[in-house]
Amino acid sequence: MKGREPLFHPCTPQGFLELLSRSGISIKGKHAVVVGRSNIVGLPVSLLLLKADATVTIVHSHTRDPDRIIREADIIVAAAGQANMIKGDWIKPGAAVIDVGNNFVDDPSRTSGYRIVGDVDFQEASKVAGWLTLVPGGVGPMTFTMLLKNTLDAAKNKVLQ
Ligand SMILES: NC(=O)C1=CN([C@@H]2O[C@H](COP(=O)(O)OP(=O)(O)OC[C@H]3O[C@@H](n4cnc5c(N)ncnc54)[C@H](OP(=O)(O)O)[C@@H]3O)[C@@H](O)[C@H]2O)C=CC1
Ligand SMILES: Nc1nc(=O)c2c([nH]1)NC[C@@H]1CN(c3ccc(C(=O)N[C@@H](CCC(=O)O)C(=O)O)cc3)C=[N+]21
Repeated sequence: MKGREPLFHPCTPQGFLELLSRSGISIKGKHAVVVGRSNIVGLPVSLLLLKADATVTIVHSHTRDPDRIIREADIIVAAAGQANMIKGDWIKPGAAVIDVGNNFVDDPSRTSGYRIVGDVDFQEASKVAGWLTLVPGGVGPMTFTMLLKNTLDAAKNKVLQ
């Protein structure tokens, strides 16, 4: 809510903000495009980016020409749950790309029979993006880290009451 600091931030959005800040990526004044508007990722991410003074565009399943909109972004947050949806030519050279997607795709070469990929085509995006999170090994572990941080903060608040 404007002007109010929540007691806890949602884990995934907070995790990706942590990734950005520790990587020295500024948000203020940047054009951020968030792909997805769910209550647990897209929407809270968009509000946190807005609070950090980004100009935010939200892409969803009814958005026309999503590639044209995403191509204008300085910061892309992919949270659509669509495997490899965002291609290299959808990304402005040098843009920061945060891939929240965790999609299970068949992979007969693996004993498990599947592998996890993000919403961004990593092979193509890695040639264009200035900064790109891994899947697995990116936002996911940050989500758990923020969950642990929220738990610790809750315990501290209890003790200090
Ligand atoms: N790494 C992590 O910590 C986390 C990862 N995830 C992953 O993030 C992804 C998204 O999760 P979640 O938000 O719960 O998913 P939801 O399915 O709840 O929301 C998906 C959103 O993406 C939009 N969307 C779907 N397809 C398209 C498309 N082709 N073009 C544009 N927008 C599209 C939907 O639009 P519409 O609103 O119109 O339906 C919806 O807003 C999943 O892969 C999930 O596994 C989720 C939470 C944490
Ligand atoms: N209120 C709410 N909050 C959530 O944060 C939430 C939710 N609901 N519903 C389900 C999604 C999904 N989600 C993931 C968290 C971590 C990984 C994760 O750590 N993935 C590993 C790969 C997983 C593996 O290797 O098995 C990674 O990206 O490195 C994935 C998915 C949180 N979610």
